Amino acid sequence: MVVLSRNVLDGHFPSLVRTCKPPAAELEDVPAIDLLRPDAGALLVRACEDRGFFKVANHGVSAELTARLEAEALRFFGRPQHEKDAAGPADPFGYGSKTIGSNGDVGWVEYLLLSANLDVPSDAARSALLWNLPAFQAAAEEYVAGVRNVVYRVLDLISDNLGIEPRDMLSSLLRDKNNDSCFRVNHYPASPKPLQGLIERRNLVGFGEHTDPQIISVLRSNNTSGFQISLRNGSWVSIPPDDASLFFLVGDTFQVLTNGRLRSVKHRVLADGRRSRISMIYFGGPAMSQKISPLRCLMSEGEESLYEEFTWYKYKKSAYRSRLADYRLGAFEKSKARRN
Ligand SMILES: C=C1C[C@]23C[C@@]1(O)CC[C@H]2[C@@]12CC[C@H](O)[C@@](C)(C(=O)O1)[C@H]2[C@@H]3C(=O)O
Ligand SMILES: O=C(O)CCC(=O)C(=O)O
Ligand SMILES: [Fe+2]
Repeated sequence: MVVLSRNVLDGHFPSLVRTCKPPAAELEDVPAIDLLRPDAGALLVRACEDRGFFKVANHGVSAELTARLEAEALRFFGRPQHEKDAAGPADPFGYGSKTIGSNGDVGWVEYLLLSANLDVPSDAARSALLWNLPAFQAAAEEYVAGVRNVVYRVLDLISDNLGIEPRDMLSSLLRDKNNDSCFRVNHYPASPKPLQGLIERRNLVGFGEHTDPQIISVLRSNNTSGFQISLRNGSWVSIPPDDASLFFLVGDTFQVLTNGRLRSVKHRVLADGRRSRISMIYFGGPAMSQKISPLRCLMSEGEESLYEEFTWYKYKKSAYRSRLADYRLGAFEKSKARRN
């Protein structure tokens, strides 16, 4: 992290320290789904409908690989600030610290944001500096490949249960050789000792509330709390950490593909200033040219499309002009008069 000068604190702390109380309750019944159960598809769909969120244990991504990637990431984040800054700024790929996106959002976080599709030459080139960290690159590539396979299985099971044909219609959006998936490693450092007295536990904004624009996101973190989701009634709940599971989040694009049957989940991280947190997230995005609109096979007769058709390029561009907490799908909703 940057050395904390008074300026940095004056500039960032008013918006980082939350005043909300009491702390969010823990969600006791996080849907935990075993993909080998015969009713896994039905459970996945129910979890996506109810919460836009679930976790998968026994997913097959090796714990040793995950630990190796986490160790490599921590090794990077432990480097002197000027070395980390040389891998930045995150525009969007690269190293970033305290600023998220380019529209004024800040958080108590530093991160690496990379393309997860090195077959797209321009993205590969922009991520090159980072992928050049050989041990990190090897672990990250292997990890992303493993997570992707779990994502394909999950999407195919969801498709079976929703009656989407062919069953790989969703997963093929992410298998596309031009897919725009990315990978992020977030590090929420423990706050410096002198500040701990000033900051109330769990009231430091690590990553402000937002939905993910892509189809689906897969998050894994170490055993430090701080991740929260917003339930459909608008209340925030803390998700108990579970470093052996993969947490899945429905993104905005999935919401559109299902014409709102599944809804993207709002989430945030309120960092625990006393313990550092590290998370790694795969964001499954389609190809830039992919047209996004509700899947016909999911719409009942006479059902109207709630959204204007857009390409992923157009949605992403609009998303990257927005602030984290903005409701990004609003600009693509059809007015009642224009639905068909
Ligand atoms: C403030 C922003 C950061 C973000 C781009 C945006 O303008 C709005 C969406 C943000 C988000 C959230 C999910 C992912 O972490 C991310 C990489 C993405 O695709 O959309 C981030 C963007 C970012 O950090 O650049
Ligand atoms: O770091 C986390 O646990 C969540 C971060 C997140 O939501 C994101 O990077 O989009
Ligand atoms: Fe997110």
